Amino acid sequence: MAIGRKEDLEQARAQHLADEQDVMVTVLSDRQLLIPGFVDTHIHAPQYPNCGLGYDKPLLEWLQAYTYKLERKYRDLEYSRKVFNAVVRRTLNHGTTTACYFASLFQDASLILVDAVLKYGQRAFIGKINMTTLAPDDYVETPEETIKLTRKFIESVRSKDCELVEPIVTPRFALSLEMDSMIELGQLVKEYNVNVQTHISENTDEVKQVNSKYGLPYANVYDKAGLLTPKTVLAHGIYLTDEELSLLSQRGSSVSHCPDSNTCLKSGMCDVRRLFSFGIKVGLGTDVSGGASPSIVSAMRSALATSINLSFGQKNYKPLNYLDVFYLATLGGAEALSLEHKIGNFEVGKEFDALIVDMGVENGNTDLLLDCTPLELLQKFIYTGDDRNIAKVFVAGKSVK
Ligand SMILES: Nc1nc2[nH]cnc2c(=O)[nH]1
Ligand SMILES: [Zn+2]
Repeated sequence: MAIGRKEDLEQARAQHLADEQDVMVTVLSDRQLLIPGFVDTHIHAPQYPNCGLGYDKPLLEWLQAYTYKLERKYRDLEYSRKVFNAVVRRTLNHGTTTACYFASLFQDASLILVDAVLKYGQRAFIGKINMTTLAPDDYVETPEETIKLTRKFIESVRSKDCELVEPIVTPRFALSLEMDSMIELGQLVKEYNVNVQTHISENTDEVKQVNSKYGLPYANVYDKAGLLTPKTVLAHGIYLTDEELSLLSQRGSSVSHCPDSNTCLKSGMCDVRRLFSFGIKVGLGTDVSGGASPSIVSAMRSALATSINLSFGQKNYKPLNYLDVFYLATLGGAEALSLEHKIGNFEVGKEFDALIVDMGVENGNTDLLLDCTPLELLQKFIYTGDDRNIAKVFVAGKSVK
């Protein structure tokens, strides 16, 4: 990628692009913007059919009443294909150029998600879930299976030799596994040098149960297993103590802030300013279907709302603004997934994951009745826009919408 001034375009073409026959030049209108693609640092592909359903129960009851029931269906590979194609199409349409997916407990269904992502050209981390306990008998693996199948899944994804898709180790949360299994997963993480994703401190009942199961603070449970690395992303992190945040900061692990989910499941409000004060990397997650929307624009708006609501209870608290949440949605997400050397902004040398945003579309959600500066267009997009305003999506330079 290269960047420069419009006046220098002809000269740059002559210098750099002389041999290329198929160069396309796009001149943006004064209602359009070119922005980095969005990064969804936490989304459950199999839960997509449940978006908008089941928000009458808190996390642990919601898992049992709605979530595991739906996730069990992915033994059916036809259904898997139908849902996963829809998830990838829908998230790309909303401008998610990189997604960090919880796939299925089942290996075959998880590989179908890999195929869908490859087919539509999204950048992704994809993890086969590890879960040996606290779910129905026909929806858990044995400790032996969970390790064996994870190793197999990592090797299957790596054998596809595709730059855009990486496997990720995915222990569901500390209540889904015993310590021995988590330690073995920690060893796999080292052996294959893979990223890790899981949940942490999302709900007060969950935190209590983890503390009593392990006799340790939540973050220390994962640390004991070797699962807190600089390539670990932890969803939620609402109730982490100062000591736990210091530990995450020391380990270089990051947090996926999922404000839509935290509201839908009435989990609580995560204080992103507090995470920043500990030097923790933060990105945004939709947490579909804990969150009802697959849109990172929706996550940005909810992150603003959560931060403003937190400010009402604290003197001199500076709530996040639209530029802060734009950072979380792009470079913050890239940092949270340890992809900042490749994506997140338009630094020369990075890959071209980008969106053309058009605030003047005919069939949009709003009317543009003022002349706007580019920053005002961005502000309007974040507060009033949606997928109808995303005219084009590029991943690694290839047009995918
Ligand atoms: N939001 C959310 N939290 C979890 N904790 C364990 N599993 C889940 C899940 O599927 N969604
Ligand atoms: Zn989640």
